[in-house]
Amino acid sequence: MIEVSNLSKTYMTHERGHSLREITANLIRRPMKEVQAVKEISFSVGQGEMVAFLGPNGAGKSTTLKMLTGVLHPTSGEVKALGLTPWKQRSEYVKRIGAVFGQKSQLLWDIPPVDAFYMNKAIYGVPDRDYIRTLDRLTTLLEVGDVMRKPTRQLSLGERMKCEFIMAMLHGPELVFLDEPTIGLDVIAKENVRDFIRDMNRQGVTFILTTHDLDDVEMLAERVIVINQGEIVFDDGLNVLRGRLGEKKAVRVTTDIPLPDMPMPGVAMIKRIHESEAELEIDLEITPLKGFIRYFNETYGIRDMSIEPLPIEVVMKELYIGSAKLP
Ligand SMILES: Nc1ncnc2c1ncn2[C@@H]1O[C@H](COP(=O)(O)OP(=O)(O)OP(=O)(O)O)[C@@H](O)[C@H]1O
Repeated sequence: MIEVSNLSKTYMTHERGHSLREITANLIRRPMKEVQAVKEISFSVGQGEMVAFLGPNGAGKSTTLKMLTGVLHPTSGEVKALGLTPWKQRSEYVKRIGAVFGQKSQLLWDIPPVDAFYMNKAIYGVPDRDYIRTLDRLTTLLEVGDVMRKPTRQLSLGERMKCEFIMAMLHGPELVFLDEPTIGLDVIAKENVRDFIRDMNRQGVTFILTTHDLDDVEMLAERVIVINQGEIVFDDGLNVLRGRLGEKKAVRVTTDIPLPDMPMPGVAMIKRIHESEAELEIDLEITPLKGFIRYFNETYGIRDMSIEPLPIEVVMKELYIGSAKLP
């Protein structure tokens, strides 16, 4: 379905000076600087797979997705997706793929989504029966029957995201790229969108997903590709990744007395919010939850507490600092 070989992208940008002398010199001659955003990455994705493509800010995710969707030419390397080279056979390719990019709207600002849907129907030549059936199903599932008749500019982020999703799916794509697909959605809509993605996936649609929402990853993806500084540092099952990191939880706690920076063994401070409120990371192999709660209550007095899976950023951070003991 997707075959990526030695794919690289180097951007050329103008170097910016910091000191007054550099800035003045740059007015006359601005030196160019190379940014190696993606460095010789290779991977393949089979038909019907659901892959999470993760990494920190600036890792090269968007650059890779742009090359996979065909909007950006690589500096070197190859991509074959659906038997096509995305940036060379773009018009043929876009008919068969779908994309939801949280930051970039496919809807038109002053026009109700339903009109944009109809426009897409015409562009992609979707038969009336298929169009009505899919639209019906999606609007019911995502509860946007009324919403899609208002101008896009009047919609909330969540309402707009639901419509973006419908827009991307109406022409029955075989391969779908999702960038933060559940951002801004309420709990029920998130579940509905995830159900729909799973359902489409069961029907054979392949998904590549980037997200910072660990629940998206856990509930949708079986395989995770992690990119860091333009290189793939992990490509395996999510359970393998979690297994390598050990059992950890994120805890937000408010206590009666101030918390020290190192409150107890096996517990690390992720973020201090106030002197007696913090986000912590517990290594359950060192400190079981029961022991943590007992010690914290006796020592600091627990006023409020929430326990969550480790945020994806923390999992990723651990991966980069080497504690994940990667091969
Ligand atoms: N048009 C551009 N010109 C120059 N450099 C760029 C350009 N686009 C991206 N970069 C640089 O390439 C690197 C990879 O950026 P990219 O947007 O692919 O990262 P990302 O993983 O998507 O990050 P984020 O999670 O912040 O969106 C970064 O160092 C970025 O500054």
